[in-house]
Amino acid sequence: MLKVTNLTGGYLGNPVLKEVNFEIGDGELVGLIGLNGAGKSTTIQEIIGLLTPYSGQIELDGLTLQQNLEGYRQKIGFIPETPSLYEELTLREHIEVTALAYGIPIEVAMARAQKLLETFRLSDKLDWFPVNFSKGMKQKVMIICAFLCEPSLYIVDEPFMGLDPLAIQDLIDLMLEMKKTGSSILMSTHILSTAEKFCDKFVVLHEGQVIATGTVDELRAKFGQPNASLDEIYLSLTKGKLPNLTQSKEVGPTHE
Ligand SMILES: Nc1ncnc2c1ncn2[C@@H]1O[C@H](COP(=O)(O)OP(=O)(O)OP(=O)(O)O)[C@@H](O)[C@H]1O
Repeated sequence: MLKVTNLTGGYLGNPVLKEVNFEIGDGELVGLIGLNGAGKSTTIQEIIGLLTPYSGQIELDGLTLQQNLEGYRQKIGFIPETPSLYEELTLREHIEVTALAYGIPIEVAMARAQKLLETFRLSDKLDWFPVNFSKGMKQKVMIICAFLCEPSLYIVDEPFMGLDPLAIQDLIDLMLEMKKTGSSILMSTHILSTAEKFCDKFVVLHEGQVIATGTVDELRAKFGQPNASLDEIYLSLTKGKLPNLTQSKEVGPTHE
């Protein structure tokens, strides 16, 4: 379980996030949504430890990064929006390096990777270097490396941007499979029509604050739009039509 408590944080001299609170239970898939600049990437960077909170706490399965840096990091599989691979390493070597970093025996990692390589149609490209991969293929390598670690928490930043429709469906299926094994998933996305179909709940960020959390039904109730799609609720948000946006420190109905 991921527990973010009173997180204030961001960049030097720019505390973007203000008193952010939310939780992701075991087996829960949560969509992190908000306008450009709302603070989604900043939140992710705080959780993965690239930024240090000004104040507040981030706890994963009872561990904090300060208490146990390696243990905490090994619990997270991060798939960034922009794939970043080692230019001098082949796909096979990426799998091996990931296994080393996560303390997984190489043969176990290769066995787990087989199914993922088939799913993402990269089985015959184990000896390829990143320079030969398309952007989507690079993203698939990041996905394979994250999933073969079977972490406690998956963080997926804008997963649908560079992937073809087949790969999007494969990624969704994988996330749903991992959910069943008790993993938590935090997914940042603007593709709400897709997210609405399979996220258990949403955390809505606005100007660095959580203005609501809950299921789509709970968001509809909070924003007084009983028949709206998530897209429509979000559009109202962009046009400033929703009530008490900036004053609201209250976190909406949660779904524990
Ligand atoms: N490296 C940085 N240094 C200082 N401020 C930054 C930095 N990166 C982002 N910001 C600021 O932090 C705020 C939140 O940005 P963030 O990237 O977290 O938003 P986001 O919700 O991920 O947006 P998007 O949907 O556009 O990706 C913005 O005001 C942005 O200008």
